[in-house]
Amino acid sequence: MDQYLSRKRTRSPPVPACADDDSTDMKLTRLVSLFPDMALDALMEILLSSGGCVETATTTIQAQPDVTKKRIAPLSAAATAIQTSLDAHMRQIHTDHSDKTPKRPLTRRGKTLHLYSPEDIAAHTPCSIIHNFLPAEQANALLLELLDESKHFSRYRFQLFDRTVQSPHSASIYVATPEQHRQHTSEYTYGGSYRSTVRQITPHLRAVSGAVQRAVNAEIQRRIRTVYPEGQKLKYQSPREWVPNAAFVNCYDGPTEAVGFHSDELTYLGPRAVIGSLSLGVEREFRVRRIVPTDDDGEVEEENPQVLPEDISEGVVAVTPMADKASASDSLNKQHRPNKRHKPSTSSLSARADAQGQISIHLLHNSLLVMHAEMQEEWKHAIVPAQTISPHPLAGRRRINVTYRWYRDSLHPRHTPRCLCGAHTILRCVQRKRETRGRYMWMCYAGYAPGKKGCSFFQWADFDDDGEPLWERTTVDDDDAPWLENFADGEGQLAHGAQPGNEEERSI
Ligand SMILES: O=C(O)CCC(=O)C(=O)O
Ligand SMILES: [Fe+2]
Repeated sequence: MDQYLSRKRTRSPPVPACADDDSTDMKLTRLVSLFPDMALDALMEILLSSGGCVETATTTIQAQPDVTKKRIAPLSAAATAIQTSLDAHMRQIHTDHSDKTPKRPLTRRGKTLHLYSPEDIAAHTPCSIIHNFLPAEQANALLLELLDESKHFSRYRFQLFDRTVQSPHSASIYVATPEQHRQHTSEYTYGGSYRSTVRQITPHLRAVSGAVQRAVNAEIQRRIRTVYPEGQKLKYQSPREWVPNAAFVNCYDGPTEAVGFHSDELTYLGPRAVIGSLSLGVEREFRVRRIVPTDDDGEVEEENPQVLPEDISEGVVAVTPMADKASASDSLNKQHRPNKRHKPSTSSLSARADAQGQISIHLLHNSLLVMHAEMQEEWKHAIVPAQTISPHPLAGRRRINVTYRWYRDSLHPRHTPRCLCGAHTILRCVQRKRETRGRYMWMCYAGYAPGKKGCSFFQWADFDDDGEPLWERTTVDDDDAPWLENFADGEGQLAHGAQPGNEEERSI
């Protein structure tokens, strides 16, 4: 905690003190996370006498020679949406991946538990967080660079039943070289489409990637040591060093821009992917919720990895063409059912969505969130629309997010299966259906591209314990084509400012 406070004091961006319009609950929650041993009513009193300013209240408390050490009063029913340090719970409740199963869930149906301290986040979610990650000047320089870049970003378009919809925020993919740019617009597909908004890595993005790489690898090792059973990496998790070679940069302009609940596409990341996610600008809420298994016949998902506000994405489901006893060798699976999508009632989805409640992590400017290896298979995440935001001095209403990713060479699109339409398939994990939960599959996703119909292609995907695909390596013509390059290596060949243009989104 001391470390958190002192780093925060020295490195925070120049946010005008007391200028935020957070609710009192939120301010109180921040104070509780900073001073977990103080009584709630004492904190409230100090907050009020500090004119509602968290910074002033913090200084006042720190100046007290002997902080009152009363037990925290139980939160009132009206305050169920706030929850801070969980030290008291942690004596009774253990994390998922230990041999000790939680005795009772921390979250409850329909409730959102707000976590602030890195310790609580690591203990109760599949993520870890580092606040004040970069030196303040470097974070600000990256933010300014990406705000400028964001004028080139686009909104993804995809098919939702009979409508073509757009993601409610804009984004671009960043890669290291012109050759990778070519590949990313003509070989890699995302949610059934080629992406046209692919850009060359910028100087600050590249400069920061080394620090991200070191921090993410350290967090992975810490997670393995402290959380995973017997201190071993998870099955299918790569034992190799995590090396970022692609990044998605997202821009959320204003409180209503968002990303609906989703899991990230695993196609090029492989099983048990780890993602380093850097937040800049306006603070927003990142929600996570555990995927609840079902005995339903189909694998029902609020599925589309594209980005939708919650109210829409909750309605997106795919019934995947699951074949109960299919094996990886069923390359054209004879047992699959037609690839159909249907729209379930909103009430059934929200009931399921909230079966275990949600956890909210507040992503402050200059925080690095690591989504660990259990995240994409077992949890869903979202950036929820905000009622209000506190403007950031450099970014105004905008939030920039960079997700650094490690694309595996072995999952380059030249190797991944093609479907009956000739399109690249996507890799997904069965998340809900109890019997096959945790199994991976390749499937056609072309039906999500506007104006295209998908086919019913489905094939189980098998991996070795380190997450490398188990398939017969076929000779391919372009085997000598360059692989994705680590961001931290080399300078690329395209001068910054000479970005390829943004063509219209192309679909397959
Ligand atoms: O903006 C964020 O923090 C999350 C973005 C995200 O989930 C994604 O790009 O897949
Ligand atoms: Fe995501």
